Amino acid sequence: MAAVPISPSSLSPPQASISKYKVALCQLPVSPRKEENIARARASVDAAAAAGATLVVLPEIWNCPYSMETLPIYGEDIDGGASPSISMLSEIASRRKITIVGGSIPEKSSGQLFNTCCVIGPDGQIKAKHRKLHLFEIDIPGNITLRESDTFTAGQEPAIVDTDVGRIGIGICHDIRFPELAMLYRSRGAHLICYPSAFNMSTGQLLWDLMQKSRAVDNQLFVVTCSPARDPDAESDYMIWGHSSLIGPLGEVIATAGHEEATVIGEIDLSIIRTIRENLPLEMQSRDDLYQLVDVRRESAGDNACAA
Ligand SMILES: NC(=O)CC(=O)C(=O)O
Repeated sequence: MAAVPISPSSLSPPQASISKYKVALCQLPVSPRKEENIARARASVDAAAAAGATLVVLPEIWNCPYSMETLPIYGEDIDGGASPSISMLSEIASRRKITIVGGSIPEKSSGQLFNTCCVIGPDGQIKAKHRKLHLFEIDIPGNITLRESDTFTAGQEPAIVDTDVGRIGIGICHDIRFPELAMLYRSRGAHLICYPSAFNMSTGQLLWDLMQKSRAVDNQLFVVTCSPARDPDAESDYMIWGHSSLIGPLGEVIATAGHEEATVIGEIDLSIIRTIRENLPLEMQSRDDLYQLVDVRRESAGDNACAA
């Protein structure tokens, strides 16, 4: 497939059917008992919808522990319709008429395991599926060593989707470290990028805040991160950082959690994206004669249509 440079999108992103709405970030504790995790997530999403949220975001790997050894036993076949976790989210989305960015769960497909996020619309249907593109590999001797690629297969397709609450790009945790993915979403008209995540103590303190603000400011859009809650008594070596947040296009923290269980609700006003991009038209000022973002998956230049 030919690599094509991306032409700048217009100053204002596409219209959403509502421009001001509440988003809820469900920072959930996770146990080895899947049914308990599903029941907790159901109650939390339901409460968020009752509190007025029209978009609800869940954490990376919320239905089982984030442990490379045990993840495969929790895998669910989403395409085959054998996914109790996604069925539960579909049921609430349609009953409450909300959009859900369903965190991520281990997805079994064709003998492989993916770290997968489903976006579910108010009709209960899956509107987009994002399989984590950049698998987390870290080796800091004496501190943390983890290789997601021993367990997961990487996804192949960035996911951006039109919803009732705007055009949303999806990344999962380590995907946030790759600014090109966020730039690609911006170039395709995203209002918001959601990163269900599970940062740990080693990387979280230093980088969590910095990276989510950077992706928001670079691209003049909203960023949501949603993490599991920390369990200080967990036997796992992987201690969760927490601090799920909603960041505005100027890098401002609109809402944020600590490290314990919480449902954080913040307001997104999409109209400010246009104002900020008019005030400071970064995209018009970029030096395309010196550098360019290339969309290697697209055949024709200037096609900024939504991929989902
Ligand atoms: N789950 C992850 O991808 C973790 C990560 O990126 C981190 O820094 O922690």
